Amino acid sequence: MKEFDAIIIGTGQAGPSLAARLAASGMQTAIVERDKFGGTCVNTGCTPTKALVASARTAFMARRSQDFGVYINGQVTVDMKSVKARKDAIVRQSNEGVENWLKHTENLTVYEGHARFVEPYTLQVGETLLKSERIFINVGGRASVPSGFEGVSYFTNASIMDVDFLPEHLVIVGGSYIGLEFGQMYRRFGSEVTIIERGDRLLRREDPDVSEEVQKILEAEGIRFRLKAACLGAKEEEGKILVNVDCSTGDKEIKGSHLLIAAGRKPNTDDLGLSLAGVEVDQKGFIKVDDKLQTNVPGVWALGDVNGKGAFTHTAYNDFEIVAANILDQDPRKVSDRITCYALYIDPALARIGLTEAEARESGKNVMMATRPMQRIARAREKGETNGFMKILVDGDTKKILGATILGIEGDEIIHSLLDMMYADMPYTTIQNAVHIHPTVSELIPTTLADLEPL
Ligand SMILES: Cc1cc2nc3c(=O)[nH]c(=O)nc-3n(C[C@H](O)[C@H](O)[C@H](O)COP(=O)(O)OP(=O)(O)OC[C@H]3O[C@@H](n4cnc5c(N)ncnc54)[C@H](O)[C@@H]3O)c2cc1C
Ligand SMILES: NC(=O)c1ccc[n+]([C@@H]2O[C@H](COP(=O)([O-])OP(=O)(O)OC[C@H]3O[C@@H](n4cnc5c(N)ncnc54)[C@H](O)[C@@H]3O)[C@@H](O)[C@H]2O)c1
Repeated sequence: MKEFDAIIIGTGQAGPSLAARLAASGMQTAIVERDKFGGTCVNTGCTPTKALVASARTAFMARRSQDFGVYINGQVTVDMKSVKARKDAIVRQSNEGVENWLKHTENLTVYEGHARFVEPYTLQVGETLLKSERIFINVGGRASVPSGFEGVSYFTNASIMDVDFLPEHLVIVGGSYIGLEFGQMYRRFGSEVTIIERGDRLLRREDPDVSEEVQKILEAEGIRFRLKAACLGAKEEEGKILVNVDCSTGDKEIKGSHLLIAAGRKPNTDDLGLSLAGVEVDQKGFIKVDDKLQTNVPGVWALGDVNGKGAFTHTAYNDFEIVAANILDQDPRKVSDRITCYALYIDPALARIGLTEAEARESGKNVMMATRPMQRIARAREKGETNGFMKILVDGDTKKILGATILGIEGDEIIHSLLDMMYADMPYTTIQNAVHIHPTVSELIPTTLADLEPL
């Protein structure tokens, strides 16, 4: 039995930074990882997908070069082995960076293996028992695969990372974040792509106008969608995948060369022995936490995707900041201070902060809204990137910004000017009166705000 002042399970987006802070404060700390250092974001999530998205965009822009008066002699081809090698090199930097950092931090012991509670405050990793009065769970999640796919080969976001060839026809189950990013990427690499979504529109958490515009952009690139089509399962026949869908219109069978399942994620809590520790989970397996990320068991916290309070790298990292602030800095930071923000990395990016239009309508507030198509933004026209629109929602009484969507070129960067206004708790008139640089997309935010009208 080894005793520590603190133990962290998982080296995702919260664990390593927390381990380093606790160790620096003089606590004897242990961190346990069963797989790759850096977790989902570094190895099978954000980092590799955004590296692949960059390759896909380069191919797309090369094919569009004539729009800009640039002629490439010969065909534009994509070498998937080189694409993968570039992605792997970027991932390796981060993965090795996390491993080296943790293994060379004073007061920190790294265990490689699967951690499981055997009783409250005691974990087993291989043959070793680890005990502590402070345990931080940062175990993340994994792809959830519906039943019906047994006996058929398919990719998830993790296994598709090994692909170094071009699938002839990639069929994707799930028309949301993961499905759309991979769908556009593979289409741009040169695959045929069909996306099957059981809902009646893509991205069900977004406003309908956003779903519609995203679908339009992706269809223009040749992606086929099957909406209102629940995928029931698949089988393999003569080297092809036959996907069986429940739908009222269209074929009930879709034939492809490869299958990607992007049908949601589930928390890694089923193999953690949580019941032996008395830690409560909700119906979906997410660990229940309070506003400071404490579980129902004193001295046990849950951070990152596993607590169901966020599903992004920045929310997991913010969880680290909240726990560290409360434990080490006597600073009462809390989850409810966080403003929703994220981006979907199709091209152009879909960036979102605060309330959607639908949520704003339901809020009962005196909501005002302004929209502007990217076509009416000079910088977007100059760049030849006029897909999408922006939409800003404000509270007509307090003049505070309630939410915004930017589906457009560099939207993921530009939206931070509005997000920071929200954090500063300033009225929209502050940004409306600000002078922005010309020519940028951001300079049209004050102009757009001048068009605010009641919902
Ligand atoms: C394809 C894809 C693309 C994404 N793109 C983005 C993006 O662009 N931007 C964004 O913000 N977010 C993105 N995300 C989400 C982001 O990756 C996650 O929100 C983030 O990684 C969550 O971090 P975490 O710390 O909660 O857990 P994870 O990063 O999942 O880390 C958990 C770690 O715990 C380890 N572990 C689990 N159980 C045990 C155990 N019992 N013992 C020991 N170790 C254990 C795992 O091996 C893993 O290393 C993406 C996700 C996917 C799947
Ligand atoms: N850019 C980013 O930040 C980013 C990128 C990718 C993933 N992520 C994270 O990963 C999480 C999971 O993403 P996701 O896209 O896998 O999940 P999701 O839960 O957002 O969407 C799953 C989709 O699959 C559909 N679906 C499920 N079963 C189906 C079936 N049998 N047939 C047809 N459709 C089916 C659902 O209707 C839904 O639209 C996100 O919540 C996000 O936090 C983030």
